[in-house]
Amino acid sequence: MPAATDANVFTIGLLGAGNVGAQVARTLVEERELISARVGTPVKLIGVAVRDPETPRDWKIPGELLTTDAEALVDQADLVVELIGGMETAGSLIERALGRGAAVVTGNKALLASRGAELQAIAAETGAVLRYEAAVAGAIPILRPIEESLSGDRITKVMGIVNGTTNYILDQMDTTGAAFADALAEAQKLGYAEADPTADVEGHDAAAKAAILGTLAFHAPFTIDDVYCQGITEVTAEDIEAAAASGYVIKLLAIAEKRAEGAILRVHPTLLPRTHPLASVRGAFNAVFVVAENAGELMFYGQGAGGTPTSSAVMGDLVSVARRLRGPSAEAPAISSEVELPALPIEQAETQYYIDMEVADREGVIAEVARVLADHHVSIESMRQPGSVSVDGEVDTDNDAGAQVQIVTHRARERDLDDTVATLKGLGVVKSVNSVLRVEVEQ
Ligand SMILES: NC(=O)c1ccc[n+]([C@@H]2O[C@H](COP(=O)([O-])OP(=O)(O)OC[C@H]3O[C@@H](n4cnc5c(N)ncnc54)[C@H](O)[C@@H]3O)[C@@H](O)[C@H]2O)c1
Ligand SMILES: N[C@@H](CCO)C(=O)O
Ligand code: NA
Repeated sequence: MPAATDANVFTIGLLGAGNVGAQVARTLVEERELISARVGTPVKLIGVAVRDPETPRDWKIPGELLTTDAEALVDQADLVVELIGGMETAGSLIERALGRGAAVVTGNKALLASRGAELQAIAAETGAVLRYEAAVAGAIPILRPIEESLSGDRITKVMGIVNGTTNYILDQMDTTGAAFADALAEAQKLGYAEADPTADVEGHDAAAKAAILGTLAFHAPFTIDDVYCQGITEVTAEDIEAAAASGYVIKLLAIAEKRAEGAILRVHPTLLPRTHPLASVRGAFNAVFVVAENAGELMFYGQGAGGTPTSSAVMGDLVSVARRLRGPSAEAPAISSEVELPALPIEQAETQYYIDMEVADREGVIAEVARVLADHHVSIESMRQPGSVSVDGEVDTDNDAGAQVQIVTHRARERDLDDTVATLKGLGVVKSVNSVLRVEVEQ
């Protein structure tokens, strides 16, 4: 582990290099310049504490950064990123870091949901900062919106799909009829599951997140012991089938609701109408609904698990904390000029297009239209001919009447599409181009 010498450098010590930790190490090494620019001061990863330096990892960490002495690393870094997980070791290392005033960023919901208030108290005593956006709904920014963006409102309810593993399992069972065990094995392989997946399938992981969400949303400290918890192990293929037959989908929901006399925190499998926005959350994706008195309903959606997505939330906390402690100002610059990036004209946009036109209803017309598109490098994804419609609205097969043609193109350049439409309008067989609309399919 190299020593940090330059006092201007903001130093990071990383504990744990598993699914999430390895991706944080990669970003800190490969994107060091970008991260330093975002903070406004040089940032340096000074060490990665692991149990065994020889273990192969998702990203090969430079050997000189690896150490088995987590405590020494904690004692040296300005900011400690804890991604070991679990209660004992992680808890005492975080305590040690906060105790000496170092900032801590963690994804450890189990720890936060049982000892959150105690750790915050240590931080308050030493003036240290503790952030944990990765702990709830992985990559989705949800804690900061609750704590900051909604701090001028009253939150009344939070309801979410906050466990990727169980959503993946239930979704696979619902859509492919997969067996529980196979779907769980796949979720583990993809890095969604906790080290012990019992925490996922028994609902404990979601319950920890419910406690954290309730605490921040309602400004009152809750722990995992305050959360009613029922997992998905009792959900059968028959339940899923029966729910589907009645227009429902089964989701594991974490719910925190405020009542006049207190708060109810609960995690359980829930039947949701298929029309509900949370019902469309597929695979390992998460989504969190927040209801606030003035804001009304809000929904946050994204990847709730997996090493790379979760590392984004860790890095966001890291940059935000480092900026606060070392940046040129407490806040990010209102308008950043970090990158020179011109605004391009619309002609350079690329998307799919829907074209509705009226053409002469005779042989060869479609081929002629298709040729115009091909000549302009616009390819056709689908074409519909709803039927020839006469002026009185009756379907008319008379060859002299116009025929409606609706085309959806593949991705094309706006410039090529403009030229295509101009040429189509000038074509003898095209009576009119009625609509041109853009289609966004790709993410
Ligand atoms: N994987 C996800 O999708 C995800 C999402 C959100 C939050 N989290 C949280 O992030 C944390 C890490 O999750 P993960 O999926 O990367 O777990 P992981 O099990 O893949 O990684 C943990 C790593 O820490 C190492 N470790 C254990 N004890 C250690 C010690 N004393 N010193 C050094 N290293 C030690 C382990 O060998 C392992 O490599 C957990 O708190 C988890 O709940 C994970
Ligand atoms: N095991 C958790 C990781 C994210 O917290 C999940 O499946 O959602
Ligand atoms: Na998050």
